[in-house]
Amino acid sequence: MIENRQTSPQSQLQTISICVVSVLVFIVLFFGVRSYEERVAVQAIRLAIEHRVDEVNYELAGEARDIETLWQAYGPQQELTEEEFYSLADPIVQSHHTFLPLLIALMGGGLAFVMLGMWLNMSGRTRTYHKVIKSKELELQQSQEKLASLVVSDDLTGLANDRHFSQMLNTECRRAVREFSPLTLMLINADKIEGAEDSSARQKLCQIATILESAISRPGDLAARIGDHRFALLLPATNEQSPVLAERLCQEVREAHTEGEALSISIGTCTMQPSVQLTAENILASVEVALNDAVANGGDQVRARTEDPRDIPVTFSN
Ligand SMILES: Nc1nc2c(ncn2[C@@H]2O[C@H](COP(=O)(O)OP(=O)(O)OP(=O)(O)O)[C@@H](O)[C@H]2O)c(=O)[nH]1
Repeated sequence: MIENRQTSPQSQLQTISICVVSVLVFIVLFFGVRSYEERVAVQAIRLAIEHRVDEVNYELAGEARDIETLWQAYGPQQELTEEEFYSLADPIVQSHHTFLPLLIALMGGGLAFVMLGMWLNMSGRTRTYHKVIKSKELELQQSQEKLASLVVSDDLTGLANDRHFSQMLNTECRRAVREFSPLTLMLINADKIEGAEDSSARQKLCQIATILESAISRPGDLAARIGDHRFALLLPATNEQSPVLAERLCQEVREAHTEGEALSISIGTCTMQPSVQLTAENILASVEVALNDAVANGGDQVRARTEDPRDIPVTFSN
């Protein structure tokens, strides 16, 4: 996972930069120390010859940084020829030329190379680790999301699973009473499907699931697979007109042929008004009766149980 920074163009550029900076440090140190040595030599020459000449251009001699300028300062003196001057100066200059500039420059350049290399290495590693941490965080987040969806969804169809459906049924019953709105529950049986393991059965179940899921679109609607061949639609704030929807679902499934075989569903639907009677157990019991009726009558049909809102005593609870 850690990227190979040895071969990347960025790392090559960094290596070149380190080399360039190190060479620059080497050059600056080498010539700096060299020029310091020369200045020391110049001062030594000046002291050595001053007792031999009478008229010295002290201003020029004082400012002299190299041998040439120093010679200018003493040049007008008759007593000191150029040859004499250089024969005096050369040994002093030689004695001041040492390996010190080279040594210091090598040490400085080497140190700069090592320090910059370490710094770039560290910052490169930090960047790489940040990237790795970020990608691991993303993976973790995706796994958590997948896990969360697995907890509430059915493996085969992707609809809500039985457990999530039960929780939501309880929640929606309480909400319907609190908000004084009707609640509709449909139980749907996939007709004439043997088992749920072979690929043909699984394909049919998935096809039915897709039709059910795409038929509902209101906020709070929930489609679930609650048994091998059994589905549920939980429809909050939905009134007694729901059989119209149920009939339409039967029709859509009928029209969806799988491998030439007829496909059909039976639907029991029940709409309950908000009252103390509206509980998960009661609405489930009612809708079960409706579904059993539909199946017992040969399937591929809708049976509805509704309550007349005028018969229901209205109560509120949390
Ligand atoms: N909860 C819910 N109920 C629906 C939905 N579609 C239809 N129904 C119910 O089925 C009844 C008849 O459906 P439709 O013939 O499509 O009537 P509709 O009034 O055009 O339905 P909407 O456009 O969803 O309001 C509606 O009165 C609702 O009770 C839906 O997506 N969600």
